[in-house]
Amino acid sequence: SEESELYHAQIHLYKHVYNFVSSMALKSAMELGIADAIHNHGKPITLDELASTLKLHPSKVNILYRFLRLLTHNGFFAKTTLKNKEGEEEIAYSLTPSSKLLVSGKPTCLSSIVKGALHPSSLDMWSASKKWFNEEKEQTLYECATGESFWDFLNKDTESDTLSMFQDAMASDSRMFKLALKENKHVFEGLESLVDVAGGTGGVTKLIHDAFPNIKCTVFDQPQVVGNLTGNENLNFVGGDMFKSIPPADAVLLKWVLHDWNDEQSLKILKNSKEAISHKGKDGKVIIIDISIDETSDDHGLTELQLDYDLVMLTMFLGKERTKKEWDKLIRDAGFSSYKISPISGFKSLIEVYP
Ligand SMILES: Oc1ccc2c(c1)OC[C@]1(O)c3cc4c(cc3O[C@H]21)OCO4
Repeated sequence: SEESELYHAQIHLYKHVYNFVSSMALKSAMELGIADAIHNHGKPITLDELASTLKLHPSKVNILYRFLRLLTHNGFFAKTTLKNKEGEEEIAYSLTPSSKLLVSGKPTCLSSIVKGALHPSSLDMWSASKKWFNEEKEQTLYECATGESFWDFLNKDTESDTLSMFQDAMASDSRMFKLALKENKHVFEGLESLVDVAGGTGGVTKLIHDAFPNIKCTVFDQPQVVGNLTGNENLNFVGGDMFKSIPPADAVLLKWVLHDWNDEQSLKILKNSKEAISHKGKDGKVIIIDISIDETSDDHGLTELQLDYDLVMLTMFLGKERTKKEWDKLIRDAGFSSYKISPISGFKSLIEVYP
């Protein structure tokens, strides 16, 4: 009926208005260390036990319950019932696969990307969106809101040290790459050298180096990022500008890099990458790990995440997430002859590009 369509539309609209509440509740759970408290408890934990482990004031117990109710509804915690000493039933909470990603100290811990991505620097800029849409200047929403690029903001050596927060976030995502590496050994077999472009503090490179100790790995990033990092005989850090030139290697790795940059900048990076592997003739390759939007996918949630990332890249970097067609055009425009796209660990793809 017309009324039910109206009410469903209202629920759909309000749900999206208040999506931020779910994000903020998740951020609070990460900040409070709820996942660690449950993990360290070793078994389902009651509300009172959790509140005292978190050292919350007694007046906050019911607030904690309300947060847990929403987070449980959203699949971050699971509710079970325990019999207490008096034989009464008590509700207890346990972890789910999603909240296990918030347990600190594990290689799968993604808390730092939750912290980084929900940092005010990513949120406050949205208050300038109307101004951004109505100005002629081509700049990111972030620049429109703050007057400086997000990269300049990250590289400012302030006490809040957002650069290390950003790098911790990238490193946490890279640790998940360890699983993907197992499934994609063939991509790295036979390589004698590899340069990890915009490799930051070397999270990924170290994983590749551990799995393939004979590959001479280079972490290439801005001087202020790699400046004081030291490697070993087969893992070294080189500072430079990927828009100028990339150190030569059999393979160039671009993990979560090209989506930060527009087509013109990405083309430049790919052309410099092609130059870096040119000594290897047909045996060289560029390995891109990034989102490839599959518009035919019926996984609504996955596509929504990919489109969310597209707007995050647009508003913060004037970057973009690319569809298969867009990857095809970019790779061909950069002068490569062929490529192969395969899905890798969750929402990204691995694109092997050949000269
Ligand atoms: O190439 C990438 C890959 C992921 C991310 C990037 C850029 O920036 C946006 C983001 O949401 C983000 C923003 C951040 C952050 C981490 C972080 O992770 C997310 O730490 C501070 O601000």
